[in-house]
Amino acid sequence: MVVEIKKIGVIGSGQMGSGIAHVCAVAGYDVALSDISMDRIESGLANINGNLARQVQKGQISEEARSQALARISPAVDLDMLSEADLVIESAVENEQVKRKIFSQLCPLLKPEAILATNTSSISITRLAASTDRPERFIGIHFMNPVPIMELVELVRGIATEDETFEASKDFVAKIGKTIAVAEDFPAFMVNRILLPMINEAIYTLYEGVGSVESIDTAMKLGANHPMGPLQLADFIGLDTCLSIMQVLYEGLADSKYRPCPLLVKYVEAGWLGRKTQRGFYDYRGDTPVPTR
Ligand SMILES: CC(=O)CC(=O)SCCNC(=O)CCNC(=O)[C@H](O)C(C)(C)COP(=O)(O)OP(=O)(O)OC[C@H]1O[C@@H](n2cnc3c(N)ncnc32)[C@H](O)[C@@H]1OP(=O)(O)O
Ligand SMILES: NC(=O)C1=CN([C@@H]2O[C@H](COP(=O)(O)OP(=O)(O)OC[C@H]3O[C@@H](n4cnc5c(N)ncnc54)[C@H](OP(=O)(O)O)[C@@H]3O)[C@@H](O)[C@H]2O)C=CC1
Repeated sequence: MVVEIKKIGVIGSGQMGSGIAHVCAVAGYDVALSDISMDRIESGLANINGNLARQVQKGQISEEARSQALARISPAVDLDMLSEADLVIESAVENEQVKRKIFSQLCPLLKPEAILATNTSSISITRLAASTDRPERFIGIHFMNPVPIMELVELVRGIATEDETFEASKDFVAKIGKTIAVAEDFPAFMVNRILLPMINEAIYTLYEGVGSVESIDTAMKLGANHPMGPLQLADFIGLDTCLSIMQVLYEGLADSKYRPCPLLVKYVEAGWLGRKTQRGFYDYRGDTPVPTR
């Protein structure tokens, strides 16, 4: 049965979930935005409002489009408020047990034909799908950070994902103005399979004293024309997410080259997760970011 996607549910109103809700609402979809508490949802809505205002300021959208987009996003404090969704995109923390628990609570509430997608950075789509009542209608729709700016979406089929699900997801991604790259369902897919080992290597470069936080980021910004240095980017992504991705690569591909740098582990153990906790490789609590090492 081909699903016509009109209503979207987004689970997780963090940096990615709020970005996904943002682009869906601007594209004209009604969005139910869910998280574990209302204040989490409200901070996600505030993030969306700020980014929409930025787009108005840059002349990318009109003030009317901004207010219409905001009006299309409704807070969903209970998962049953997602029951009318045609597509639900899970974007909670990069932890397989958390994702599985969400799916077990959510699936009984969904329409039989609804598509369930995950924005996971790295975890097996096939394995996550097998934990749901709808492996045929389960797919990886992997956005890039920040969602309103980055054009790419990786589409990842699990072994059981049906063609109708893939086609409906492709149409949806086109409707929100993004470009797809299709990845096979192997650890961390394509972007993160390539990018995260580079970020991990930058952390090893710091850990081994080859460079400082600032010299490493300057080297890659000016030497390789990266828009952000790798350590700045790690803080932007979230050091917990970076560590989770490296652990998935290390366990999934069984190659020591993917072992997470001990310094990354230390930062996550300290709760220094980057921008989202105001401190990672840089301290963001002042006017300008200051290296923490
Ligand atoms: C981990 C995964 O699973 C997958 C991933 O996402 S991997 C990571 C992929 N993302 C990247 O590699 C990001 C690399 N960085 C960049 O592209 C750029 O630094 C950037 C687009 C984030 C910021 O652009 P910039 O020109 O360097 O800085 P800046 O001038 O502050 O921002 C430019 C515009 O981007 C937008 N922007 C910046 N940060 C943003 C954010 N956090 N959210 C939304 N929009 C943002 C704004 O529209 C901003 O416009 P303003 O000038 O009006 O502020
Ligand atoms: N960060 C990035 O650059 C990218 C991340 N991703 C993927 O997107 C997903 C989200 O990442 P990101 O937005 O960075 O993470 P964040 O930590 O910013 O947001 C995760 C959100 O999920 C919430 N959450 C935790 N448990 C639950 C639950 N049981 N039900 C609903 N919400 C829950 C968190 O609440 P609380 O904080 O209270 O735990 C938080 O609000 C991950 O799978 C990540 O791998 C994909 C592309 C890029």
